[in-house]
Amino acid sequence: MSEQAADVTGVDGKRDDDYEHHGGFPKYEAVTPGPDWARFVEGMRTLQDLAVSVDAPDDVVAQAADQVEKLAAVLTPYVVPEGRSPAGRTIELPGRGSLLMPPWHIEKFGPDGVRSAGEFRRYHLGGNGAAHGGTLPLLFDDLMGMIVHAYGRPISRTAYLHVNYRAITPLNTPLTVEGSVDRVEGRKTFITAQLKKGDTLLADCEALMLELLPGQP
Ligand SMILES: CCCCCCCC(=O)SCCNC(=O)CCNC(=O)[C@H](O)C(C)(C)COP(=O)(O)OP(=O)(O)OC[C@H]1O[C@@H](n2cnc3c(N)ncnc32)[C@H](O)[C@@H]1OP(=O)(O)O
Repeated sequence: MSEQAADVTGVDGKRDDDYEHHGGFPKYEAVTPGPDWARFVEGMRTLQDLAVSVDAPDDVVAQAADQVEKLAAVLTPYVVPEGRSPAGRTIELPGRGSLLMPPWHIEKFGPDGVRSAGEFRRYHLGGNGAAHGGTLPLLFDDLMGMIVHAYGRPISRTAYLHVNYRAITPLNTPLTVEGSVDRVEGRKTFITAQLKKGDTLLADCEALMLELLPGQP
């Protein structure tokens, strides 16, 4: 596995060295894992979709449970501390290779904003064919983290995230989410973002990201 430093150049061209100065906050670096990582993650996503959508006979469920337990036993010896797994650090993969994140691709990443595109899948179903309402704040919150970083701000945490649901968010449909920094006031970064299907607004979001003080977790 090769490691490379993520681009942490700020808007003013200075490096965001504050990243180093928050005791205990792990440093995340982009990685390019071996070719099977993408296959593994996509296979796990398919399993997640299936786990929430099948109604199989008992013997089939028993067989699946046996195999899942065997797979867990294979992987358990390789658990590493936060920030060391390729999950969440593989920039070129959907959701950066993390199962927690919806499988979306970053299309634009810079001080003027971040955009990503993708689809919600069966795993993200809320009801009546729509994405679960809780998946949208997840998508927005992750975007906010990327926007604050792309803007060159120091490590910040979400103080609030206000989501307006404007229209039903469909599954298995290409969507985009895009946002940018509106203004900075001291430690506060105010950001807005929109989730769209084509030109149709599905949801919009306003967030306050607060720069962490030294020692804040
Ligand atoms: C690797 C990169 C990781 C990126 C993270 C991605 C984003 C995330 O999902 S983070 C996880 C979700 N967020 C959290 O868990 C945060 C939990 N909360 C906290 O840790 C703290 O409340 C924290 C750090 C946000 C603020 O605490 P603290 O530093 O004590 O701030 P505090 O002094 O109360 O407030 C500072 C200012 O912000 C304002 N403020 C704080 N919270 C809010 C709020 N919810 N709404 C409005 N204003 C607020 C205060 O009024 C104050 O304003 P002013 O200076 O004008 O008086």
